Amino acid sequence: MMNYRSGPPRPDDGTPAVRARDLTVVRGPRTVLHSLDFTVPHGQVTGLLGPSGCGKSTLMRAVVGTQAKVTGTLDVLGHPAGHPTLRTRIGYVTQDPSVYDDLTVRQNLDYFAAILDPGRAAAARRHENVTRAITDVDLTTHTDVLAGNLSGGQRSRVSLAVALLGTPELLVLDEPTVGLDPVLRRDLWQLFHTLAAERGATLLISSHVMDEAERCHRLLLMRAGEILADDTPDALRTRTGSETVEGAFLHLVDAAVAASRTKETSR
Ligand SMILES: Nc1ncnc2c1ncn2[C@@H]1O[C@H](COP(=O)(O)OP(=O)(O)OP(=O)(O)O)[C@@H](O)[C@H]1O
Repeated sequence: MMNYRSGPPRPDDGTPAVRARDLTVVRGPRTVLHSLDFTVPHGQVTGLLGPSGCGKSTLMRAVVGTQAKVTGTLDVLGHPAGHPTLRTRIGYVTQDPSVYDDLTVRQNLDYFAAILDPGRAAAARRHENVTRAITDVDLTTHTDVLAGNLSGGQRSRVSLAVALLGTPELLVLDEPTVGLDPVLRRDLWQLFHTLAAERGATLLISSHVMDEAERCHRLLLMRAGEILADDTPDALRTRTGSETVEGAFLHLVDAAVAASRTKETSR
């Protein structure tokens, strides 16, 4: 079992980085998030776990402010989600890497760095930030390789490096380890914990791989547009009498199914 220390003391007053109350999202004809209440604490790694289609990406899009038809209250770093001042404070990596195939790794990062921090006076700082981001994601040996010639996992790491450029306070990462080999997955999880512990970043990371849950400080377990649990891995295992988070998740799913059956039969 891994035990991670959470980040350094934060200047905040205990207000969570993200606070959702009655968060509801409608996509097309369907309500895909059903009146969710949850928080994401500062300076920690929070995992958003659940099966494919349960609403993880939709929830993340709501947090970063790119999702339409969101109702309820959703506060992010002290502002309503989508507030313009949040743009430079949040790093968001989608499931599809957003990189230019005809540019090298460094050129991709130089391009995004110039948008974030423009002007000739910032050139040295940009260079430093780009080099740091490339090192963070372990792509120093591929700096001059065209993104189009990288593997899927390497391209996702370029996307992650772009998100790290502005040293964001909140990183929202949608399945960042999908398709990566075990060594890279381990290294990336170490990076996530370093970002939380040493830079005080808050990370919200989705995954449908339950063993990744064990690597998080806190977990939001989702199923069918609902939050089944918002707790630490230890508390979840203890509460459900399970040895693994996967066992705890299955226990909670069974309990939720049984509760909805009881509700239906008593109607
Ligand atoms: N444009 C749309 N219209 C209607 N329903 C949609 C639309 N887009 C997504 N959905 C539905 O919303 C639900 C949540 O989708 P979402 O992409 O958030 O799930 P997810 O948990 O991130 O899945 P995955 O792990 O496969 O990426 C899914 O059941 C999906 O079918």
